[in-house]
Amino acid sequence: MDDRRHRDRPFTPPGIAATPTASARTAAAPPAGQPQPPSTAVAGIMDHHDQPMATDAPPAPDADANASSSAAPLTSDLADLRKKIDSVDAQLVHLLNQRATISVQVGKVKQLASESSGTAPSAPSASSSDVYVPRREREVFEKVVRLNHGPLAHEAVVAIYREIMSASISLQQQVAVAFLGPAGTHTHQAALDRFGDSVLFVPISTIAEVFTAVEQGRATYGLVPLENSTFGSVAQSLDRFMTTTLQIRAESYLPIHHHLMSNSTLHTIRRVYSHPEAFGQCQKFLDTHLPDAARINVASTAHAAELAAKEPYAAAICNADAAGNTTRFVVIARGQGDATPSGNDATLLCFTVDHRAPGALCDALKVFKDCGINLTRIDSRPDRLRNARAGLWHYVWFVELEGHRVDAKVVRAVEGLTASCLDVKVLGSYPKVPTPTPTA
Ligand SMILES: O=C(O)C(=O)C[C@]1(C(=O)O)C=C[C@@H](O)C=C1
Repeated sequence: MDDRRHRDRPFTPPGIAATPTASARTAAAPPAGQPQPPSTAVAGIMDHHDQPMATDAPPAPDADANASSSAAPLTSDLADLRKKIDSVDAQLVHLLNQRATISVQVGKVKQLASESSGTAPSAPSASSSDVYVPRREREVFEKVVRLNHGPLAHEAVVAIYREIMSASISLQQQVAVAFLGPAGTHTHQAALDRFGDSVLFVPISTIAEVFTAVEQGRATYGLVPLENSTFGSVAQSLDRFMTTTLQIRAESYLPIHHHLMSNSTLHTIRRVYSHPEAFGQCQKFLDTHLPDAARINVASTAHAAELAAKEPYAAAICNADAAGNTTRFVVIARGQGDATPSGNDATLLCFTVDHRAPGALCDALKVFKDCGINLTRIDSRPDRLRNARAGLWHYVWFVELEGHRVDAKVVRAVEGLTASCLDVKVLGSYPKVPTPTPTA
């Protein structure tokens, strides 16, 4: 039995918790042949047709819908029911365009605000980056889930709103999102889940180049993987964060499930193509089932699939839609964006300490303790620039903390770190997405 339709169970929309995968969305559809309950959601729309905006009040009962709940729709004439759908559709399109018109006005207000603050270079620009407001999207998702009294599943309402806001973004500004291509990679899936279908997606061949595309203004946003629940940090992303001026605007989790795909049978496979991250995540499987096959790193799992499809005795580890382990992605953009805390934010920063001073790292970490800040993640990468210049072994420390960069205690901590470290860089503050809970 599909329990997704249970309206009262807790549900957290994308941008709030785990993004539903394509398979989750498919599963949200009611089982074939199941009788449809009366449509209170539609009744709400019909009743509120002439009102400018929905409120949190539950929709007023619709006489027609109530009638159909006592007399089963099965006895109604199909043509009549379709006429009703046509009428609701007309109202929906009208309301959607009302919403879109307001969104265009929101876009103009943002444009004026960025012009008056002198931060409006040519598009796609730091100002166009502000078109996407993850904090506000979270509010909208939470609101529509609260308003939803079924029979639509919360996941269905959220998916519809993802697309409504995607269209809304693209009406305000032409937005290009760079991701690790080609199409079909996990990053592409994560980008679609984050931004919806109406924005322009730009496939890029390496993670480092995704940063470059956004830095150079060829894309408004980039989406890069930060860490995987099995394989840990994504080194290419952390290394690029050391040098970039871009800021993190949002985070996003994508359940990952890898497939081994080949034209040959398992025991004849001699070469396996994949992205290094996918190899890392599937190490145990390969060691057990294909210990002698050569593992060949390529730029993306989608490219691996293309190569393996053409070659005998070759296989690829690539993307599939089902849920498995989880990769966390972050959205990067020029400028700091939304400076309003959502009330539940995280901040990523990096710093370098003088490793020759005893207790230097300890002193740096104590700053957070003294400011009452909880750390949720710590990682390090070799500081290649400093090591080349000043000798080995300097490390860049990446610390993620609970709080927003404008919070007084975070400001104090950054000041404290700046006084004691060689370098400090705040990489961005973004609304926190609760870690998805395992489904099995
Ligand atoms: O509220 C805003 O700032 C908007 O631009 C409107 C809107 C929306 O359609 O609701 C669109 C895009 C943003 O990412 C968030 C919300």
